[in-house]
Amino acid sequence: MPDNTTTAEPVVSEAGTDTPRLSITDVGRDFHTRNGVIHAVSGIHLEIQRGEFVALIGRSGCGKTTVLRMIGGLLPPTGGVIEVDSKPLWRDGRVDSSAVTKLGFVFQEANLFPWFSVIDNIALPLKLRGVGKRERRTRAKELAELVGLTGFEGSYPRELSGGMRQRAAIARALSTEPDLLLMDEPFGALDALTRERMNLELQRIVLETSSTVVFVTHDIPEAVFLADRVVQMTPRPGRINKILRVDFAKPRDVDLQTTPEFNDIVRSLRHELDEEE
Ligand SMILES: Nc1ncnc2c1ncn2[C@@H]1O[C@H](COP(=O)(O)OP(=O)(O)OP(=O)(O)O)[C@@H](O)[C@H]1O
Repeated sequence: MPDNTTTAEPVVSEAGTDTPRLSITDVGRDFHTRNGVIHAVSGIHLEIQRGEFVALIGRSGCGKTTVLRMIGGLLPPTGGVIEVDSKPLWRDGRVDSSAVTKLGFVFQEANLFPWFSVIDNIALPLKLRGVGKRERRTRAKELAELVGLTGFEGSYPRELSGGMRQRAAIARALSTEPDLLLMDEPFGALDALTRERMNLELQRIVLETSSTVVFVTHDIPEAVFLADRVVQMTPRPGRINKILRVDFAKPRDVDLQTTPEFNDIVRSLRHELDEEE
């Protein structure tokens, strides 16, 4: 079992002098509500390297989505600095739009446009950027193939299964070749078997595209299966409690999940979460 568990200290770049893809320094977020101020997250330090897959886990309400939304340019932090490729993402509460174009988002619901076909949904971000029709269709077809939707390019979202819709959403997020793929419980609404298949698909896609991923999940085995590092958060306010490196070679096979080494890691993370109660 990996032993390089760390506490919530700033994480030193693993690659030494490499510029981290994402750097989060002392980031916090408060919400002012009718019942007072909620310190949703506080003192978050995290560096993520190119090609790294980081999973965020923790109890409901510990601030996972808040962190992801701040990284994704959807919610300004109330303190601290977030940098994408060494450039501040936020300045005076405003997001740097050039940095946001490097980000790709996948949510729990695929959020496809029902009146667009699969290919048009995948190509939409390219259309919004003014990419010509021929080029964006060629790229969208390649992405449909990458996510295993060849033959369904002309289908509409209502004609797809939940897993297929999520694959289309992943393809759409990849269409702009994001530097950072941000995924918020992307498989949370899927049944266990489909989820397992999607984990394998995602692993393959991420390896093929060398994507850097921040992945929020409630599912500890899913986090351990996919991630290079699992970041465990605790609530009130949301903080990073522990960062665990997962050293299993990639690509990982589903059988890994039956090994004692895998289950030791899952158990130790589960134990940490139980201790919070
Ligand atoms: N817009 C908002 N206004 C007020 N409070 C908010 C807002 N967004 C989040 N919060 C609060 O911030 C805290 C963290 O919420 P967040 O959604 O980030 O947690 P989470 O870990 O993603 O939860 P879950 O796993 O249930 O999705 C919670 O206490 C939540 O109530």
